[in-house]
Amino acid sequence: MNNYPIVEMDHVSFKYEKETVVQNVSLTIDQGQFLGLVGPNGSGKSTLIKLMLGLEKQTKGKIRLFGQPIKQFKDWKEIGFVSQKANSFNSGFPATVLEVVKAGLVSKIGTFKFFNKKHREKALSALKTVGMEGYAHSNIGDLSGGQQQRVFIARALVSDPSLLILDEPTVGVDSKHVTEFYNLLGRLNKEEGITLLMVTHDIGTITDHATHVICMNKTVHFHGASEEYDEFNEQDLNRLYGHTVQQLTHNHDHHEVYHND
Ligand SMILES: Nc1ncnc2c1ncn2[C@@H]1O[C@H](COP(=O)(O)OP(=O)(O)OP(=O)(O)O)[C@@H](O)[C@H]1O
Repeated sequence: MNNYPIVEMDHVSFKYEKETVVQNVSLTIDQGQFLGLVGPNGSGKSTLIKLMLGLEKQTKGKIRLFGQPIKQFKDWKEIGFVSQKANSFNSGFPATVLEVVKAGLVSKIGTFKFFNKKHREKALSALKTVGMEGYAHSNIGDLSGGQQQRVFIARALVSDPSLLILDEPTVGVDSKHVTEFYNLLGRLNKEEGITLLMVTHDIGTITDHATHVICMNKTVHFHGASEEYDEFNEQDLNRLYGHTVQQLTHNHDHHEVYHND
């Protein structure tokens, strides 16, 4: 792709009917970044992503993707998306892991074209990238939440996107496997050069993984490097989250404690 920023938002606002849920957001996502998008429940994170994906149209402001106004942007295979509800296949769902991953190629080859050997290899290679090649012929519903999540990432990777957007990808991942999961994302970012934007509620650990953090509550309250976010003090977070957030640091592990008072 070109050297333009991947996403540029310029004074973007959005309302569902009457209520403004995204207000005057200006931000830039540059190639190679791993961004964590944090904010309280209902603060507009998913809506901001829908705006970037062209699934909702901003009521004010401008959005550019890879340097092009979003209205003219056509190269959607450059953007992979793993949604919040991705890992919800029940056991018995009649699809193999390989079939689920190949479905990610539909935007590339068109709905009514057939998959060929090259597509199969591409899907297997994406499964290898996420460490799931041994499960290609397993039934998707028989996998754990964390394994399914890896498969959904593989599905988003088959079209070789430059940007991968993940909406709360650690939901449903067993806590024992969360670190492993973050390591996978780190590898995609550093070794595969994929820019990552990840919505998370994990405000304590995000800076261990992300290079940059965006903290929003309708509008952007912080956007900067992870090191700066660590200095974004407790009072700022309390103000944003509307309740007390204590960040406790034990060695390198951070834990959040919420008091609803
Ligand atoms: N389709 C919709 N129609 C009307 N209001 C909506 C719709 N989707 C979301 N909202 C409202 O917009 C606001 C922002 O929602 P959004 O899902 O973007 O927040 P979020 O930060 O992603 O929340 P969470 O962390 O809980 O997932 C909320 O008040 C929500 O109730």
